[in-house]
Amino acid sequence: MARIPLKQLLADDPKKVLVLDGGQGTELENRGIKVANPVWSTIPFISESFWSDESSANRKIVEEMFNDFLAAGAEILMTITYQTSFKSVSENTPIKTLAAYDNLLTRIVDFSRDCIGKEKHLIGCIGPWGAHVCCEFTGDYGPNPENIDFYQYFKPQLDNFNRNEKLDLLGFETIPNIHELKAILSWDASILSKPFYIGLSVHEHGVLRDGTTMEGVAKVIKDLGDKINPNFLLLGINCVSFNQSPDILESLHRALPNMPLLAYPNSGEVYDTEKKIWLPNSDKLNSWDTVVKQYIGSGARIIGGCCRTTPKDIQEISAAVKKYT
Ligand SMILES: C[S+](C)CC[C@H](N)C(=O)O
Ligand SMILES: N[C@@H](CCS)C(=O)O
Ligand SMILES: [Zn+2]
Repeated sequence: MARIPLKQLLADDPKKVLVLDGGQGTELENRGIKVANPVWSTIPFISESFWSDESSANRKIVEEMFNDFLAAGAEILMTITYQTSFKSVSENTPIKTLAAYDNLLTRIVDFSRDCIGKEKHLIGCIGPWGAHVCCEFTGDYGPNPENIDFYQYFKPQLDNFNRNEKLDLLGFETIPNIHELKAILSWDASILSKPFYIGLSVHEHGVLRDGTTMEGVAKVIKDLGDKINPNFLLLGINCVSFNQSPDILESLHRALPNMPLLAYPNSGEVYDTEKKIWLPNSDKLNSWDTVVKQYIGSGARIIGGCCRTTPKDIQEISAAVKKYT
C-alpha cells in the first residue's frame, strides 16, 4: 500500500495521532556507539565500513534500533541526521565537498527507508543552527542573532531532502531562538517544497530557550497570515522536560488553537554540553498514559520521545495513543 501524504492523512481523519520514534542519538549511545563528538549521532555514517560492510557492528546497531522502535509501535520515524548539516560535517569529518555531502545524505535516507520499509512515514531530521555550537538548550545565538544567515546554513541539507522522494516530512527540531523560527517561516514553497514541522526547544518555565513567550511565538505565525508556507504542517515541542511538557503544549494550544501540534519530550534528564553527558533531574511525576492523554487534549497529532527515551517509552506512548484515540 502506498503511503498516504501526511497532510491528507491528518486532514482525512481528524482523530488520527501518529506515534513517532524515540531518542535516536541517545539510544545509539545506550547500544555502544560513542556519540560524544562534533557531529554527534551522525558518527556511525562517517566511516566507510558502515557502507561497504553489511555486517559492520555499527550498521547492525542502527538497524536493530530502528527495528525495536518499529516493534514498539512507531508509525513515523526519523533519519539520524540531527547534527548532519554541511557545516558540521565539512568542518569535522573527511567529507568536505558538496558532492560528497549529498552522497552521504542520500545514503543515509536510502538506508533509513530500507530499515523502516515502504509503509511507514519517514522524517528528514534537521537539527537547529545551534546544534553545531551546542546551544540548543540555551538559545543563546550571540549578540546579533538577527544577522545570522540561517538559509546559508540549512540550504545544503534542505536542497538534498527536498529532492528525496523517500522522505515524507522535514522536521526542524529543537529550535531555541525566535530569529531562527522567523527565518524558517519566512521561506516559501520554492525553498521548503516538502511538508515540514518545527519542534521548539522550550525551557521548563514555558518560554522558548531565548525567553520568547508562547504568545510571542504565536504572533510570528499569526502575523504571516496567508503568506505562510502551505507546507508548514505542524508546530510543537521537542527535547523539553517530560514533567513540564503537557503544560507547555497546552499553552501553545491556547495561543494557536487551530494549529496541529506535535510533542516529543526528553526523559527529563539534563544535557551537560561541556561533558556531553546526561545528568539526572527530578523524577517523573506522571506516566506516559497521563501525559499522552493531555497532549491529545491539546491538539497533538504526532507524539513520541526525544533524548533518553527508549523503545519501552514508545511502547507506552503507543498503548496510550490507542486508548485515547
Ligand atoms: C540534542 S543534544 C544532546 C545534541 C548534541 C549536542 N548538539 C552536542 O553537540 O553535544
Ligand atoms: N532527533 C534527535 C535528537 C534531537 S534533540 C535524536 O533523536 O537523536
Ligand atoms: Zn533530544
